[in-house]
Amino acid sequence: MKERKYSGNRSDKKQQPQSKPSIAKREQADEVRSGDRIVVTIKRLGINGEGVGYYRRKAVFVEGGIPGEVIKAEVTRVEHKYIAAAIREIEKRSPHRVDAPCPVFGICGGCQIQHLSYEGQLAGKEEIIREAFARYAGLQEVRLKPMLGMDHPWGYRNKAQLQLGMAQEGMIAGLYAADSHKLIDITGCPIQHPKVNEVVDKTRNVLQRLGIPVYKEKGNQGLVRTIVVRVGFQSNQLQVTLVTASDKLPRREELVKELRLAMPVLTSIAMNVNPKNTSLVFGNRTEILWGADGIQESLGDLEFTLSPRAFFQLNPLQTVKLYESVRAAAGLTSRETVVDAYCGTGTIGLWLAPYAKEVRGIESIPEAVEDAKANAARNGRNNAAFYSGYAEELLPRWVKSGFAPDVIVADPPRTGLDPRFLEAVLKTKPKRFVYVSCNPSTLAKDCKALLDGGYALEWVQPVDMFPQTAHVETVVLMSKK
Ligand SMILES: C[S@@+](CC[C@H](N)C(=O)[O-])C[C@H]1O[C@@H](n2cnc3c(N)ncnc32)[C@H](O)[C@@H]1O
Repeated sequence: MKERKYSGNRSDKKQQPQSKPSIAKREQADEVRSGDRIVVTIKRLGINGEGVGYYRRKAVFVEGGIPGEVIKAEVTRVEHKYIAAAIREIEKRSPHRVDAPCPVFGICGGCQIQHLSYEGQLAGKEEIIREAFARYAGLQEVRLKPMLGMDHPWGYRNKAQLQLGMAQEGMIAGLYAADSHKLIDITGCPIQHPKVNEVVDKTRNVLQRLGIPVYKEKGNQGLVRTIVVRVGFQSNQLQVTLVTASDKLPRREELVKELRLAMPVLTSIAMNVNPKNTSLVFGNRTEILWGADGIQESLGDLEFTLSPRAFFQLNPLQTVKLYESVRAAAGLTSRETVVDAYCGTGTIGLWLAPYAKEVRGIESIPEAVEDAKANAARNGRNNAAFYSGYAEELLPRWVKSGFAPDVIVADPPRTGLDPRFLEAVLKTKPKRFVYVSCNPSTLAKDCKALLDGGYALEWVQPVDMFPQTAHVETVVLMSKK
């Protein structure tokens, strides 16, 4: 098995190498090289959850390092702008260092900061945001509200999407280790809803018992690639979807019968056929093998039917807090016209619609737009319309034809806002601009463009959507000066 990364589970002493380290008293020496030992004080968390310190003014990234710790580290890579180093001994240990509860923490790549107390995680993420605004927007001070965390930061994910593979112990369902093609069994994942874990486990057992083959990329053999399980937090409904390489599913009736017998709680059993070798999990064709087309889920008073491929936020409890922050930022009085840019299946727009005169959503994936329209109809949000297209093309076109929204909400992917979109925003100048971001760096850069364009930054509200991971989600309110 691949060597575990430093997880906080092991004693620091065990980390010490046998031979005496050449702790670099190289302050005077010219250069740091791979293999050197250096002492680093960790100042903050980096965007991938690593500890960041400095050695002779150069940033040092130490995986597993925690702010406040003093670490003897071995240099593993030296780049022009940074040094990567691995923990060899912790000289001063943070009181926030805890034992990571997951046995595959540091191997599976899903969580990056389980070795940090939850309090430490929230503080570390807030610091990432402060640092981004200072660095990319030139703001040394921002009105950063305390991060909205979870009371119980475990078992929050409503969906598992696990690759199937064969190992010595039999069939396993898991994730590939970071930067590797080794499949790590993650049955019992502590950030997954317990029912999702149970369904993954039992589905895998049934497949194994019936001898239904796992797909192997090599030689293009076998059948089942991925198990996808989703739970409705409010409805308790459960759906299992088998993603297969072909539609020739052997022992189909027996399989359905066995799955239902093993899990009477199931609401829906589906098969999605993906014959292509792509990084996309789902293929185009989905067949319901038994039960309902989708599961029911709700957010506040909004109700949704989630078909196997439909996008839905992964942490429903925190999504409500996120959307309420967006609503607070939008400051609606039912007279406003609102744009929900990068709207996905329209959930933010639908959340705001009862408080606005009109909502227009823009989304580049046509199926998501269809889902948004269906969600609007189902929930009687008659003042919300959704448009398929690129935000950087549609908004400029609308603005050119005289459309002037009062509020624009944007929730772009990690890459941030397209300059053409920003230009259209600055042309139409809505009273409020609400930015929902999953990447503090692009967020701060885009906010800088808005600051330069005549906006003031009112406040920043982080929401912890993915505890135990380095993911940082933020809502920012900018208002026209
Ligand atoms: C972070 S998600 C937003 C999800 C949604 N607001 C929600 O809360 O569920 C970003 C969305 O932007 C869409 N997208 C990516 N590039 C886009 C573009 N240039 N124009 C419009 N939508 C885009 C993606 O398909 C994705 O649905």
